[in-house]
Amino acid sequence: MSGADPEPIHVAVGVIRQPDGRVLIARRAEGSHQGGRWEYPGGKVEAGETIRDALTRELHEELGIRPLELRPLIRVPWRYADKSVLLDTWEVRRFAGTPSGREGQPLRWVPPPELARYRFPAANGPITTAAALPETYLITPDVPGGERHSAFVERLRRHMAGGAELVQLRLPGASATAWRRIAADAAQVAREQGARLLLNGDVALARELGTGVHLPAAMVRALGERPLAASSLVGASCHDARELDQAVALGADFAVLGPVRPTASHPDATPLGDAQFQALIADVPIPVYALGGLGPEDLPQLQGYRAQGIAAIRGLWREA
Ligand SMILES: Nc1nc2c([nH]c(=O)n2[C@@H]2O[C@H](COP(=O)(O)OP(=O)(O)OP(=O)(O)O)[C@@H](O)[C@H]2O)c(=O)[nH]1
Ligand SMILES: [Mg+2]
Repeated sequence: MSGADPEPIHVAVGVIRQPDGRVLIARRAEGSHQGGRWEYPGGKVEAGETIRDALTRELHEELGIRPLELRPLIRVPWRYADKSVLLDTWEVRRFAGTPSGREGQPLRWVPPPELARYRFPAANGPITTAAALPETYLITPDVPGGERHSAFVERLRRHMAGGAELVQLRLPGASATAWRRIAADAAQVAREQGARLLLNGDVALARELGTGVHLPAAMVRALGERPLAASSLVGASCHDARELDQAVALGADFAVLGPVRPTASHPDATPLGDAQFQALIADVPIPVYALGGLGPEDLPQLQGYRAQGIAAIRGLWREA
């Protein structure tokens, strides 16, 4: 017997969204593989089909809808005891028709933060994370010299009230005292606004305040294992394939890869360029944000490469 794995079964999977952000899930028939669990609709790619063809056919067969706008979201390889699958997952942002369970399967439209409450097959973790994370990741600039901390926190509140759902607090110029104070205030504001806050590089304070943590690449290497429970977000900064592997091995929820393009804040760093960014993330089984010289206008292009979205300081932070 050869020890080599058989070719994985290629599966086209759809994260189907309403304009309000809710995501469609269906319950797998009892008796099928992973029966009784919830799934994102889709099915096996047949010989000669592209993923788009397969997803279009499956969504018609299972739900009676036709996808109109698709983008690649994440590819998750997984080995079950009885088979290996590759879940090639696409986000469906627009579709024609009204979904109905044409095979008798129950359907539900679920707000993204509630997806984690449902029991999915073991392979689905990264899909659920990708479905629940926003497409922008705001990284704060340092507090400008002379600005009061309260004014900075107020600006942060306005960003969160204006839709910044995922924010990394990064203040390389702050004293230890200022860092603690601002982090505590920012955590409070994030709770009030329903945003998720990650503290750059400070696991102990993240535990104390109940926030997430964003790990610089050197910390990912040094830690070796996930520092927070599954209920708190762990992000990881990466610059190359090795660091992406380390972030995945650590169990990070998502990675940030860059710099993709030249950026004023790191003028000495050599940008990866779009083609290399795309190649590097092609088989990374966690969501990856693109960082470096990017703003909201770049989102469609980067998402076409399978990025979760963009991370930025200047591109997303407004001084006014
Ligand atoms: N559609 C779908 N399949 C998933 C998910 N997660 C997951 O592990 N799978 C696995 O992917 C494999 C193929 O999916 P499927 O059973 O939907 O295939 P299909 O629609 O072509 O069904 P069929 O075999 O009855 O024709 C199954 O082994 C299933 O357990 C998911 O979220 N959605
Ligand atoms: Mg199916």
